[in-house]
Amino acid sequence: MTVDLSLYLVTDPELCGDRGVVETVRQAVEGGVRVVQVRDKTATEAEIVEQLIAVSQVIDGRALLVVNDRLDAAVAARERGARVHGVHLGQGDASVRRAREVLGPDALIGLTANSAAHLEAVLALPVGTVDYLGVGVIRPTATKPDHPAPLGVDGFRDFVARSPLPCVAIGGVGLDDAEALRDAGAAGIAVVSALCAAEDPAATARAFRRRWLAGSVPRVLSIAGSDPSGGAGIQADIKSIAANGGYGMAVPTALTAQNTQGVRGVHVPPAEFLRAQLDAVSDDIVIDAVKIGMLADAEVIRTVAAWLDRARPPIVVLDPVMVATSGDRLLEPDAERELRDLLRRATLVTPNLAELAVLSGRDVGDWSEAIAAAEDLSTDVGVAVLVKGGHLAGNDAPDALIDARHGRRQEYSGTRIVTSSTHGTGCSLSSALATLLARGLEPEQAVRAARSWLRESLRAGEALRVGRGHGPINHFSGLWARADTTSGVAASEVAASEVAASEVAAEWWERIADIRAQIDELPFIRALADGSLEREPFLAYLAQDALYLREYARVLSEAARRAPTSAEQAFWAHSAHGSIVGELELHASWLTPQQGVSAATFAAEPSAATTAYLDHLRSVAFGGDYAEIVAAVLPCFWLYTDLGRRLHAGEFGEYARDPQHPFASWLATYADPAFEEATETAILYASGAAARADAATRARMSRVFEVSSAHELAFFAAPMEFSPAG
Ligand SMILES: Nc1ncnc2c1ncn2[C@@H]1O[C@H](COP(=O)(O)OP(=O)(O)O)[C@@H](O)[C@H]1O
Ligand SMILES: Cc1ncc(COP(=O)(O)O)c(N)n1
Ligand SMILES: [Mg+2]
Repeated sequence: MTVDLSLYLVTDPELCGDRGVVETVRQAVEGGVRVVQVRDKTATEAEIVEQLIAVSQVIDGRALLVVNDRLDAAVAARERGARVHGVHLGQGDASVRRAREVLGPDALIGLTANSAAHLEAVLALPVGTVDYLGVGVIRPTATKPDHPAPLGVDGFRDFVARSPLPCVAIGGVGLDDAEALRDAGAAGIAVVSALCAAEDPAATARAFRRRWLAGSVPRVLSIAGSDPSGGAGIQADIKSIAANGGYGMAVPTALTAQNTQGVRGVHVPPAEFLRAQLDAVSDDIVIDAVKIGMLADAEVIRTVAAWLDRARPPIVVLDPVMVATSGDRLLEPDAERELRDLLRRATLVTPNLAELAVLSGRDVGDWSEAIAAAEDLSTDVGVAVLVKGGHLAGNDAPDALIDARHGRRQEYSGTRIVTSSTHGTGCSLSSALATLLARGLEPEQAVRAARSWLRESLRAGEALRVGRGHGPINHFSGLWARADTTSGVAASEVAASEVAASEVAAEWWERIADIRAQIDELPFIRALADGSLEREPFLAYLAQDALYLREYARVLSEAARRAPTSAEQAFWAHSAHGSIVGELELHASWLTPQQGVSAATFAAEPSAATTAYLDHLRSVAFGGDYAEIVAAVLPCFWLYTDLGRRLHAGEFGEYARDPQHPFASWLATYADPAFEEATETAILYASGAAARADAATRARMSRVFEVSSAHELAFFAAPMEFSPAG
């Protein structure tokens, strides 16, 4: 088995504080730590043994466990059933030869080394005695008071170049060192204080993984059925993984004879051969994430479960496929119980409504019942659940991410896309998620990014003209559209782009999390929602909005003028038109004497906030390129849609959705599906431009996006800070 040393946690009881070592390990492993070293220089042997047993339980096979120094404790803990994989020894500690003898050939044995003399000693050992070297310290650190002179990244690189064994960088390693150390040849980074003292070790571990993987391609394995028509199963998975920036691999569990109209037959190869395929991959390749789809029968499930326990992939997205879109069964009914047992080995489970009903044993008639059933399932099994609303009746296709362990629930709303090309949507979504999670995205971000990509692919499915039934989605529509015609951007250039558009969008949205939170708290928004907003500040706000929209339209026209493709040109020109219509609409229905608009409001000059915002947009339009302009205009789309949707969903109180609300008709415009659609397209074009851009342009885009968002905040804040005499 190849050992994944990429992210290595060394525990420190003091730094873990009240949370304790065991809980810290649990969270860090959830975030993607691959090796845990229990290190406690002062505990007694009996205490260490107890700690190893407890830590082994929370790791539950998802990471490797080694102990610092205490070979005897490792042996004693093993005797009591703990899964202790090995030891990490210092130069002065008990001999590594003895450790190998005692723990056996499969144990993981590490040795601290940082000098030429240490390297000599390693070279003198029989091959197979030591598996890796812990090399450091990299920077001065307080967690090892007697540490040698720091190597720095350069010293580390020199050491790696001469080392016959994989080297894990240790000692004072922070988030900002991850990429440099990887480039210097590290097999992994060992982290002590940055994880032990972290407020949220899972999120911090994901951040480390994100940095570690930056610029590299995650290796993602699909274990699923084959669909020869290419729309579902492993074929869809490989395309989805590639479209989302991963290297795809596939082990088929079953062959189906299927097309867009239905499944004609299923052939399940011997389980023994399934095992051989799985082992062939994991014996050679470090796997960053696994997606599991069709499992056919109970024996397949048992074989995959046993392999998961051996290979311990850090991320497992399980799509509990039972019935195809066409209605054909893809799992023997008697295997449903076994499938339920497999769930607890997953990071994320993605049932559709019917599958959720079977797995939770509850009726799932409508969306609220689906959410309740998903809460149940997540509590029961202890994993995150993404419940998918693709099969709901009506105009919406929502999904919800529920993690009962953390009390998290995130709903994603979206209008249903009218298309018959829905074959393989579930397969595609789950493998996109596995890939994005492997890139280190937070689960909420990964779902947002995967959905945005899926919706784009759904829209473009029918144009592929594949089959006469439920056709496939177009996994690469975004990529191909951006490689399009007049832009002169070659497809190969696009393919070489280091970031996925969906990831850029998720990152930008995260970047302004603070601004969004502040907007939500503004007295203006609160008063608008609960109906207590006075007419005068509201109308003063609309007067500013009208002034803004007129100029905003000009900036959108500039985006249209510079657009690289005709589709983009048409979109921005259409948006400019929409902006002018919006302005005229405000004058026709709100900014009228009948509405009680005062002379002062009517004749309003741009306020300081409006002027500042417009100056910013105009300066980007004047001096920036297409990419920057579209990043600058985006917050106005995105923040309004988001706010409108949440107001409409009752997140700010029920009154905001009441038709009796004094500003109901105005509130309705922002929850308008057409506006939501436009926002999705704007996000797509802006993030697409970012994905094609070089790193410097991308950084400028991200900056102007943030600045525009800050201006949005000031624009919303202005009416309550300064109400003009009326
Ligand atoms: N017509 C549609 N428009 C928009 N999103 C859809 C549509 N159909 C399915 N989806 C989305 O596709 C994903 C797969 O959902 P679903 O169809 O419920 O699962 P499955 O394919 O496993 O049966 C979900 O994110 C769902 O919201
Ligand atoms: C081999 C195979 N696996 C899975 C599905 C489910 O497809 P969907 O993603 O539409 O639920 C399928 N039709 N065929
Ligand atoms: Mg499905």
